[in-house]
Amino acid sequence: MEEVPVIDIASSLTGDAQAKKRAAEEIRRACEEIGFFAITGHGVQDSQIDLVKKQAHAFFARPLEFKELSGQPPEKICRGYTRVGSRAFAYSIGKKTPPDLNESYGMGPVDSVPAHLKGTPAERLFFMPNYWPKDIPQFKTAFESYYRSMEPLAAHLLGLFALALGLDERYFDTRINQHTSTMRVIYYGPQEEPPEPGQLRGGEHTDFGTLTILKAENAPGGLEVKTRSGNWIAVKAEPGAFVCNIGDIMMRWTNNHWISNLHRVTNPPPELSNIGRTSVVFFHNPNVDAEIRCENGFYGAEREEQYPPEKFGDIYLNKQMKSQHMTTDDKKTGSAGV
Ligand SMILES: O=C(O)CCC(=O)C(=O)O
Ligand SMILES: [Fe+2]
Repeated sequence: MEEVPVIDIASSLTGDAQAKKRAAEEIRRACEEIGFFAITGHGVQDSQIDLVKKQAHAFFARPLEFKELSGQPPEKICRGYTRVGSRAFAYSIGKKTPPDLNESYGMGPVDSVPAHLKGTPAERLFFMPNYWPKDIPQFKTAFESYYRSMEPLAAHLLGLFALALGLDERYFDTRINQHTSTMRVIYYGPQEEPPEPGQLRGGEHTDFGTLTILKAENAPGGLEVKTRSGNWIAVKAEPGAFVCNIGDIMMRWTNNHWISNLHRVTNPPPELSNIGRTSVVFFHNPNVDAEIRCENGFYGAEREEQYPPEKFGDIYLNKQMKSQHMTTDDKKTGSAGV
């Protein structure tokens, strides 16, 4: 597959069983071959998207001192403001690059911590209260309401994933009903100086979770995905679409039959370096104690298990420890797609 397929999910959202089956089949092909697909007919209003972007732009235009008042916590998880120069996505795949040219603002679950996780390390890592900039209540409202609009969309797509895998449509429900998803608005600003060698807006990486739902602008210096034949191709989405890609957890859940694919955000050409780009990214993650194991019946039987069954929270902790270890400069972090 040398392009990202566009899938209209409108009729699958009406509950029609045949339509769900058709959409699931298209998703299965995309996830097996390229790990990316775009969706239209998803029902999320443009006004919702515009609102979050407007708040984010106004925030990013503020002085750095103001932005850093809600700076990222020491755990380097997806909360608060991350300034330009403090992340390099490619670190997460063991590649040392100059820092990525973007700034962002992240948040985690809006729902409070499930009772059984209270007082455990998982509470801090997955359910740390969100950070909000001072005196801009509209910012919090816009972010939370966008996050809320992604929750049912992600659950619907996971239902289609289950069908695509030959499972009961509700298979994932109990594994995502206390999900730990995060969201980030990323601003790739104009580039006043040429990037350093090897420096990108966003270095190559795979996302970590189950599913990423991305609202990106088709601006110069955009998203690219690496196809199985080794080509980097531009991921273009028509204005109303979301780009979706699966993350490492879904790849693991399918015993590597679905691909969590490498992607990156390139620099604009020098003559267009004054044009910024904004992305709103929802990273869907399952429950802390969801066991990630490839069930017999979908792909499990025909290929030896590539991973031992393990809980999502433990996999995440392990990955976090490794990426911290790899980080030579404590201002940089490799955690991508979270
Ligand atoms: O901005 C984009 O288009 C992609 C961002 C991305 O890949 C990520 O945040 O994981
Ligand atoms: Fe990503």
